[in-house]
Amino acid sequence: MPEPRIVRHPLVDVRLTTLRDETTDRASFRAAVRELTAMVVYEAMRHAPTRPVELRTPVTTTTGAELATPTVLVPVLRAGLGMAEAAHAQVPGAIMGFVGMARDEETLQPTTYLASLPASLAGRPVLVLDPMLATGGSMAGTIDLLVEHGADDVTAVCLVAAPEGIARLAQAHPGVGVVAAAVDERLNEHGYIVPGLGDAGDRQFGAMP
Ligand SMILES: O=P(O)(O)OC[C@H]1O[C@H](OP(=O)(O)OP(=O)(O)O)[C@H](O)[C@@H]1O
Ligand SMILES: O=c1cc[nH]c(=O)[nH]1
Ligand SMILES: [Mg+2]
Repeated sequence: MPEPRIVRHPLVDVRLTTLRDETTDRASFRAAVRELTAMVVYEAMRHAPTRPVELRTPVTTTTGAELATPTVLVPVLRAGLGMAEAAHAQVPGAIMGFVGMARDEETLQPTTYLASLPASLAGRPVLVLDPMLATGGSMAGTIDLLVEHGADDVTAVCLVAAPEGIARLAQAHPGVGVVAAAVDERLNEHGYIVPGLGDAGDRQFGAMP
C-alpha cells in the first residue's frame, strides 16, 4: 500500500480544529466537513490523468486539459454524505455511487444496509468518501463491495484516520491509497479515534434514536 497522503496546510488545520471542538454546532460542523473535503479531494486528484483539449480563448487558440477517465465518487452513509456535494463540486463530471454502513458500537463490526453502485467499476478511478477511518472495518467492507463490482483503482478519502485503520486497510487492500487531513494517535477502548472529533454522523445529522 502506498504511504498515506496527509494534506498539510494551515487552512486544513483551522477546519480540523472546528471539527474537533465539542462546542461546534451541527451547521458549522457540516460547513467545515464540506470545506475540508474540497481540500482533501483536491489532493486525492493530484495525479489524475488528463488529456489535451483544443479551445479558443477570446484572444487566441490554446490547449487545455480535461480529465481522461470519469471518476466515481462513493460516499459511505451516513457520515460520508456530508462530503458528497463538496467532492462533486471539485469533480463535476464524476458519477456517484452510494454505500450505507453502520458500525455496531459494541462489536465494532459494520453492517451494510445500502449498496447502489455502477454495474462495472473496472478501469475507473474510485474515491471512497468517509470522514472517519477508525478500525478500518467500514472502509475495508466498502472496498470489498467495490472490488466485487470490478474496481481496480480505489482511493480512501478521509478527514481523520487512525493508525489502526490504516494498517488494517493496508492488509485487506494493499493497492488502495489513503488521503486524509490528519492521522491521529490511536483508538480508545470504544473504537473512537483519539483525539478525534467524536461520531462524525451524529455531529452532522444528530444522534440516531
Ligand atoms: O473504521 P470503523 O471502525 O469501521 O469506523 C468508521 C465508521 O464509523 C462511522 O460510521 P458509523 O458506523 O458511526 O455510521 P454513521 O455514519 O451512520 O454514523 C464512520 O463514518 C465510518 O463509516
Ligand atoms: O472516532 C470515530 C470512530 C468511528 N466513527 C466515528 O464517527 N468516529
Ligand atoms: Mg456514526
